[in-house]
This record gives sequence, C-alpha cells and structure tokens, in this order.
Amino acid sequence: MTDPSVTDLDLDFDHVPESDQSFENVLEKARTGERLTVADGVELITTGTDREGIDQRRKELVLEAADRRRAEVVGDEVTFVANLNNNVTTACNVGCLFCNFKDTAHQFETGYEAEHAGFTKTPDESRQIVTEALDFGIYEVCSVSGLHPAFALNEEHHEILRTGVDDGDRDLNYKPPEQYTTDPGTYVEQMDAMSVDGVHLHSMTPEEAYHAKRGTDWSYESVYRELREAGLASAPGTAAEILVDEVRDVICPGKIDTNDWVEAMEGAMAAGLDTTATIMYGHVENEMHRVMHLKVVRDLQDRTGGITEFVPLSFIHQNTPLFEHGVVDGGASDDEDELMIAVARLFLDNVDHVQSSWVKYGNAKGLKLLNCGADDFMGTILSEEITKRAGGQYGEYRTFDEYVDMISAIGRPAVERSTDYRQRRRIDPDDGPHGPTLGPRADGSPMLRTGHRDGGSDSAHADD
Ligand SMILES: C[S@@+](CC[C@H](N)C(=O)[O-])C[C@H]1O[C@@H](n2cnc3c(N)ncnc32)[C@H](O)[C@@H]1O
Ligand SMILES: Nc1c(NC[C@H](O)[C@H](O)[C@H](O)CO)[nH]c(=O)[nH]c1=O
Ligand SMILES: N[C@@H](Cc1ccc(O)cc1)C(=O)O
Ligand code: SF4
Repeated sequence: MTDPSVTDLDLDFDHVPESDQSFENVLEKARTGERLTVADGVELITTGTDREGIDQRRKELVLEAADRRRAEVVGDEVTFVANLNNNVTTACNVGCLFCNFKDTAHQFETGYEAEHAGFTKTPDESRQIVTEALDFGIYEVCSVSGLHPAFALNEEHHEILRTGVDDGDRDLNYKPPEQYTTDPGTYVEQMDAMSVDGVHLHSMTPEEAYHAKRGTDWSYESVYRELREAGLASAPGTAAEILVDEVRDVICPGKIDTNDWVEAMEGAMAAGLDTTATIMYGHVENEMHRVMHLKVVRDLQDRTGGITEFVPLSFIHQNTPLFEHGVVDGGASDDEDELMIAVARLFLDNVDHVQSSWVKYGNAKGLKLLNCGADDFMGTILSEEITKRAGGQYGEYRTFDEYVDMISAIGRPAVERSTDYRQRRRIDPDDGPHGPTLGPRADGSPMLRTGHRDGGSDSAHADD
C-alpha cells in the first residue's frame, strides 16, 4: 500500500531558479572574487538560466574558476583526518523521507518479539569501541545517531520529560529507558564515555541538540556548554539538508526548521565549539534552493566565524522512502555534483575548506571534485552506517596508504590534519608505509585493514 503522506507531497515550490544576471558577467565577478548574490549563484550552478540543461563549456569555466579560488585560499594541499564513526543508536521516530538509517523505536521496546537490524549502544559499549580505535591511531570520533525516545540530556531532563509524559504531552517524543531493552544512557553520559584520552569528539547535530532540550526552556548554548564540559569538542552541521522550509516540509517535516537549525548552530559556537556545515542535495530541491541554502550558511558564518568546513552530501537514493515511493528517480548527476562543489567554493567566501566526501562520491569522482574547488578528502571513518543503509557502495574505510596513493596520483600534497585544521602534517609519499601521527596513541603505524574491528567486511575498493 502506498503511504498517503508520501503521495500527497507538494512539490510545487514557490522558489524556482531565476536570475536577471548574464552568465558572462557573473563568471567575471566570480573570477575576481567579488561577493556573489543568490541570483549570481543560480546563474553559475545552472550554467545560465537562459539555457535548458547544463552547458558543458560553461560548466568547465565555473569549475576552473572554483579550482583557482581554492588554490588562492588554501593552496594545493589535500587534507584528511584519522577518524572513527560511532553511531550510538538507529532508533528514531522523526521519519525523514531521505533516510534509511533509522529504525522505528517501538522495535527496541522490551516485549517486541520480531527480529530487527537496529542497534543501541550503552555508554560502556561506546567507550570500548573508541578505546579500541585509539590503538589504530585515530584522533577524531564522529558520532551521530537516531533520536532515541529514551535519550535525555541528563537526569534532570529525564525528570522534566517524565512529567511531560504524565501530562499526556505526546509531542515530546519521550519514553523512559525502562521501556527499552537497551538504555542508551544520557547524552552527557555518552559524551563522557566517548571522549577517551583526549580524542576529539565531533558530535551532537542541531537535531540532536534539539532532542537534548525538548520540553524545556533551555537555550542551545547552555545545552552545548554542558555537553562540552562532558567532553564534546565540536558539532557536525548536519540535519541541515536543505535550509529552505518549503523543501524541509517535504523531505523532513518532523525535523526542526531552518531558523531553529541556525539557532542551534549559533548556540554551539557561542558555547565555544567549532562546527561544520553541510547540504544534502540531489532529491526534490531545485538550484534556487541550493543557492538559498549557501546564503544561510554564509550569513551564519559572517556572524560567527566558527564553521571550519562545508560538506556537500550528495543524496544516496537507493533504499530511501523518497525513491521507493517514486518521488525521485535518482540522485544528483555528475554535472550537478561538480557544480555543487564549485559554486559552494565560489559563494562561501568566508568558509576556508570544502570537503569532497568519498563516502558519497567514491574514489574516482571524489578525486575529480578536488579539482573543482574542494580541498579536504574527509577521513578514514572506520564504519559507516548511514550511507551504507541508504544503498551507498563506496565502503567504510580508507587507510592512510590509500589516501596518500590517491592524492599523490592527482599531483597534490597529502596532508594529515586535526579536526579543526590547526595541526597539519605534510606526508612524504616516498616514506611509507603511512599512518596517523596526530592522535593520542598515533605513532605513525599504518592503520591496517585487517586490524580494524570490522575488518574484511568493508568494500573500500568497490568503486574502482
Ligand atoms: C542520519 S542523520 C543522524 C543524525 C541525526 N539523526 C540528525 O538527523 O541530525 C545525519 C545526516 O545524514 C544525512 N543523510 C541521511 N540519509 C542520507 C542519504 N540517503 N543520503 C545522503 N545523506 C543522508 C543527512 O544529511 C542527515 O542530516
Ligand atoms: N565525518 C564525516 C562523515 N561522517 C560520516 C557521517 O556521520 C555519516 O555516516 C554520513 O556521511 C551521513 O550522511 N561523513 C562525511 O561525509 N564527512 C565527514 O567529514
Ligand atoms: N552527514 C554526515 C556527514 C558529516 C558528518 C560530520 C561532519 O562534520 C560533516 C559531515 C553526518 O551524519 O554527520
Ligand atoms: S535523518 Fe536523523 S532525524 Fe531524520 S530519520 Fe534519519 S536518523 Fe532520524
């Protein structure tokens, strides 16, 4: 049976790609580094609103301008980090239509008999996973999770939420931990557990921060401060999707809106945390929405200065409700991916780094994008659930040797970096084997594929 909430989607958007600019004028503006307007960005990302489809010759001019800008802003180095992904739980009732990571939370309740593929880790289990990965030399833990109904910031928050539930308030998306087979602990306990031995903990998206303050009048800043005290070091600017509400209303009606996302990010930065920003594109949105999104990010960065990198995430469509219900028939094309990276580089004149995410693009395209405006090539990651569950094919792990080979093959210097880009080490390609050196236990030993706890199950070479 078709889900009526999916078939009734309103894709008749108010915002459509429009520009009163000429492509040549905007290209000249982009080349000289003048700040671009939304109309300018639309002209570039569409290769001219006066023509249908992508004009290949014009596209090359946009990519070339972005590649030059990248060289001016950050030089030729290509950076990456040694990181581990630890998703704490897949339990989530928010119901985003682009997501196949989540499992509806009732399946995690005690008494639910049927088998399911979801998981929840206790704080002790999270600590164990991080502790083991430290021995491989990682120095960043990236942790994003489903919004488990039993998650609360701390014990005080549990008390508030329990009362809310007694009042019959169903909007709180809360059920006490006793109702579940596995208790995820509180957010504070998870942060504390994952920040082992000075590892950099990158966690708590704006959506998760909202969940950690639901039902209270706490500010985002105070919530992020408490998480920071427990060990959090920076926050991922995911949950951004497309920062235009008419698109959010279609693909993630259960999520916080654009203003709330911005408020959460400001709160994180006011609490002293660095952040990243993302865009998840290539589904129902149009080019106008993509550039309006860039403007929201640029304005936020003008006010805060705390965004270290911008990460375009190309929609992985295969196993998602949007694709399965025929709302979209695929993801972004290669042209769209290239132009997204290039226009992000040209439009975001106040964000230094643009990431090419191999988990979304694979090795071959990921490398190409490093010549279209991107300068960062993500991280080793060790385990990737979100893209994999959506049907992504590009594996879960890259070793330092693979990184150095790939980056050297495009004639660029490979550089190991810390999450905040403040520490960097240029790697001599001839001096292998290569391994991380910036971590608490990183002594330069290679991160052997066989040594990884999921060893053998990844498919890092599937794309080449
Ligand atoms: C899966 S959520 C986990 C954290 C948290 N539940 C949240 O939404 O912020 C993290 C991000 O993964 C990205 N994501 C989810 N499904 C995806 C897909 N099919 N393709 C590309 N990115 C996806 C979205 O940008 C989303 O914000
Ligand atoms: N740290 C980065 C990740 N981490 C993986 C994500 O948490 C996630 O599994 C997936 O990407 C969701 O869309 N992914 C990146 O693309 N870039 C990172 O820097
Ligand atoms: N969307 C991803 C990817 C990502 C993670 C962390 C980042 O800082 C940037 C991008 C996430 O789940 O969070
Ligand atoms: S994107 Fe995040 S909030 Fe949305 S359904 Fe997936 S896990 Fe839940």
